[in-house]
Amino acid sequence: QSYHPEQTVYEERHLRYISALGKGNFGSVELCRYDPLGDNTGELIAIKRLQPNKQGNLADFRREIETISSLHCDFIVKYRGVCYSMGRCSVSLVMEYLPHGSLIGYLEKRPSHVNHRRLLLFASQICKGMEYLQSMRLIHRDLAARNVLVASDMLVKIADFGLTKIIPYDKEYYKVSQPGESPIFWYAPESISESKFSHKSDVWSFGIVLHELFSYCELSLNPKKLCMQGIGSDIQGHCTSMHLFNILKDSWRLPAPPFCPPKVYSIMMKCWAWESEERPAFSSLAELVEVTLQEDRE
Ligand SMILES: CCc1cc(O)ccc1-c1ccc2c(C(=O)Nc3ccc(C)nc3)n[nH]c2c1
Repeated sequence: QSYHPEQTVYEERHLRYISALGKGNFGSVELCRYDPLGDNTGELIAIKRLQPNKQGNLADFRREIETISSLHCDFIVKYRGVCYSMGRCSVSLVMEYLPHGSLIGYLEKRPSHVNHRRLLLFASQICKGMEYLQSMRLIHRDLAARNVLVASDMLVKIADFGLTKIIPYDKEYYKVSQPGESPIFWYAPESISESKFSHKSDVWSFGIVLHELFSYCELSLNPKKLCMQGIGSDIQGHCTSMHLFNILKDSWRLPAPPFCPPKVYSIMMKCWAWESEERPAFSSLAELVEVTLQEDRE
């Protein structure tokens, strides 16, 4: 452990590029070794480069960095610092490197010991991380298994706060102007139809993550595929979000994953209540999951 574990400024010249990580949802994230001694003993870090040309991004990026540097929770990926590369007059975000990657890759490989108890442990850790975000008046807006990283066989952490927004003090929700390319299959109905996001829309997304967990992130059971089946393939890709909103309004929900305990499916269904007020808060969700975990022990 280096003398400055919470080092906040990394010098570009000591960064050794190793490989590209999590293309897509994390923007362009690289695995690097920060090796000031030049003897390969430096720490591994995950670094997210900002596309220097898009100016608007710079403000958003600075806000992302500001938000993340204020988060201190065992179930949220740790901020390490920033790296200014003068040559490219751009700033990069440095985060702790989690060696097992996202839940998707980890569960697909399904180490044999990942049983329902372990899935419930991960679910309760995600709940606690989200409870912490809520206490900071933050909504994640992109909670999905692809954005949950595995630190060890016993610990997962919430990642990618690129879309995270701070709820204004006088409001219970955040309305985005440009929905952009949105992961609608993880969205609550009010997020699909009105781009309204709140802690309760994060709760809906948590229900989807619980479904992904108990589906072991199998591609054939992924939310997008199951929703498209629910909608029916006769729409030729016209306005998928409207069709998704309508079947949800008609009480269609993702089917229970194979071998999913009824108690776990009932927790998912609570997260998928049409009215956001009827969805449980993350604090009570954490208890619900703990109770189910205890019962699983008996
Ligand atoms: C810096 C981008 C970012 C921004 C933010 O706001 C929050 C978290 C992250 C982030 C994103 C990805 C990772 C990773 C990883 O992707 N690890 C891995 C390990 C192994 C494999 C196969 N794949 C992958 N580790 N720490 C990470 C932090």
